Amino acid sequence: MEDESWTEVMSRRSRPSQATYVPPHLRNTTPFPGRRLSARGGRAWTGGATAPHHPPANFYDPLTQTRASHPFHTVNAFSFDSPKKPPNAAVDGGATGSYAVDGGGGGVKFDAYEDIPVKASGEDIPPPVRTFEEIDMGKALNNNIRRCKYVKPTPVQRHAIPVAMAGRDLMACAQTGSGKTAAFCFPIISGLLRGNVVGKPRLGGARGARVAYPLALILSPTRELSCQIHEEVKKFSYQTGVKVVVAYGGAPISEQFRNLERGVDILVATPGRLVDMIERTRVSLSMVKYLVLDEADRMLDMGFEREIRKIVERMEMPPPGARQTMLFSATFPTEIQRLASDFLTRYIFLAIGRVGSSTDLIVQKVDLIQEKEKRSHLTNILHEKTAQGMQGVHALTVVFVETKRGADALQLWLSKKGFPAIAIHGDKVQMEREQALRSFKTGSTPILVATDVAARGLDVPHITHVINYDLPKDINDYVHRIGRTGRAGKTGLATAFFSDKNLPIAKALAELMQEANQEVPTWLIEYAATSSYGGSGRSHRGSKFGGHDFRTDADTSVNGFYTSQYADAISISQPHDASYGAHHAGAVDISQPHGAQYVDAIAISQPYDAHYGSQYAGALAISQPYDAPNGAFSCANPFTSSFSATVAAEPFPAGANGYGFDHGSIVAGGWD
Ligand SMILES: Nc1ncnc2c1ncn2[C@@H]1O[C@H](COP(=O)(O)OP(=O)(O)OP(=O)(O)O)[C@@H](O)[C@H]1O
Repeated sequence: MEDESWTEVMSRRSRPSQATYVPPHLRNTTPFPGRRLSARGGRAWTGGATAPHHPPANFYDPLTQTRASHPFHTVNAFSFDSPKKPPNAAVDGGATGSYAVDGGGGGVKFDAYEDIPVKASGEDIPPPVRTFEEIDMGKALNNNIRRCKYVKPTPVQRHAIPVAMAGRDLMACAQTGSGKTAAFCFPIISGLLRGNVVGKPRLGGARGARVAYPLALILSPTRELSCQIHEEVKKFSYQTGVKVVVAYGGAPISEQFRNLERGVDILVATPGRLVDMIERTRVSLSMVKYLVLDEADRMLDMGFEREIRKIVERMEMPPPGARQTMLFSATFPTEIQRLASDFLTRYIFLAIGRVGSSTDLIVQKVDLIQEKEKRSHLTNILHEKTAQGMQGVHALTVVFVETKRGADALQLWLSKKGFPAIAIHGDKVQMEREQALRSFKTGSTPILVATDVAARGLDVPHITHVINYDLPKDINDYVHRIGRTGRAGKTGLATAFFSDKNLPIAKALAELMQEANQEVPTWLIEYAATSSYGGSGRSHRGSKFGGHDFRTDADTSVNGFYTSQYADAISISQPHDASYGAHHAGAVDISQPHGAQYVDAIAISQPYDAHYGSQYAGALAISQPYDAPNGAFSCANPFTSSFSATVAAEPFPAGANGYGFDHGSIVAGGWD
């Protein structure tokens, strides 16, 4: 099958009877009453994802680099007969429990995932499975899956596990809380066991230096997430002999070295600490067969790309093809996909769920509120929850704020008002962060005030409510933040406080809500209409499918509507009807009539009515003349230059002046 997507395959095999996906919480209710924002044709999903099931035809063993028709020749016979409990088993019901068990926080809806839209693209896509039993992952792992009470695979597991077991590279985009961790852990553990290589010390190095050689590397952006993945992998590999080690910054490195010396098959790490360990020649990546980037888009965004490239491309890591690479996230902006494709070979792209994968299990609300009213509004909401008996360990609330200082201040204020709260942010030392999470999880302080450090991946049972006290600037961050609730089939509530400051995200937010069949307030629709900027990170293609495979884009070279992303050197004259200009023009970007995003060096002459102005121009943006509604964000400007010649004001009427200016003061006179 050449470059064919499951969507296409499925629509040929059985046309979905449903034309439009209805989220579980809205089924059998009055249809969504909100206005539609725009006519957007043809949603790119099947409406019924149940693909024909066949066991994977053959299995690829990355360790032996061979394919075997009989996939699993068990060499390590591990059994669960031991009375010893697996780590965490039956402790955190919500975190480890099955869909059949409602740990609180709303009804568990296993069926919620049944008809989730699924799209797969790439060559020779291994078909999905319906049950774990269909995939021979080995007795030991199967036992552990049962122990974790995973009765049935979630859609991302149904689709991703066969792909990974077939040895294929993978980019998978699936909703928050839908089981991505197991989707990459199971094939790795199974593959390692199949290769009969686990648990063996692989230490080398000259003059007594002990270098550890992990076989699998799982990278994640935060310490907390790394710890959580570590716990999950330990659970899944209980009594298999697989050795799992975690390495993250902020904790003593010597202890982590000691753990590595005891042997490591799977290393879970944050990028910074890993680079440190490699540079100290205590870890070598030369034997890595499996590489996972969890929260891959975050890992590859502006902040992490350099470190990731270093790890993946320059630190002895086997090249694509010699290793198997898997990227997972709930959001995959096109520009990040492009970056990521450097790391992959002949990969399969999976999109499970729509719209940057904001899950339909989350009811989203937006309240229009002035900055100064936010505190009292928050306490009103919290009082209301208490009055409804929603409190304690079964009704945890996360409140997201913009800054670390803001987190501390709000936490203090809430505590004074009688709402036990704890803050978590990047300025806290690791021990404080761990302690904060513990106190939150156990319900001692059922309100967690957090910055984006807690936005991704954290799987805390019983978070029933996420409040975006300060909305993020990037809609993808919003998707991840609200995804702390509505996990593993449970429902959740997300409330956003929307103030004037949030105008730039209005359009993206309204679209996201609308596509998730949420009620969009009229005022937000009106704001959205005046804010031409869609919020960074949104796909700018017509399709808002949560994970649109950028390889399926039409010709992006000349005169196209979606022309030139990542023109590494020069991008000249995107013609007048180029709606979405250039993203990430590496060096110079000239005459984009409709704007350049992320121009690293110079953006010149965005003439007339440039709706999307130039964002993040590393150095200069010249001549955004006349009525550019959102003018120049974060870029210099000749006439009224500001912000140390990197962030500037718009020359003429500016629609969203001020956006992006909160990281520094505006300095007058760069060019004068
Ligand atoms: N097949 C399954 N059956 C029952 N529970 C499951 C299954 N798969 C995963 N879970 C549970 O669902 C929860 C969410 O899983 P996980 O943390 O892997 O989600 P995720 O997709 O990685 O979310 P995020 O995008 O926020 O990182 C976890 O508590 C996990 O134990």
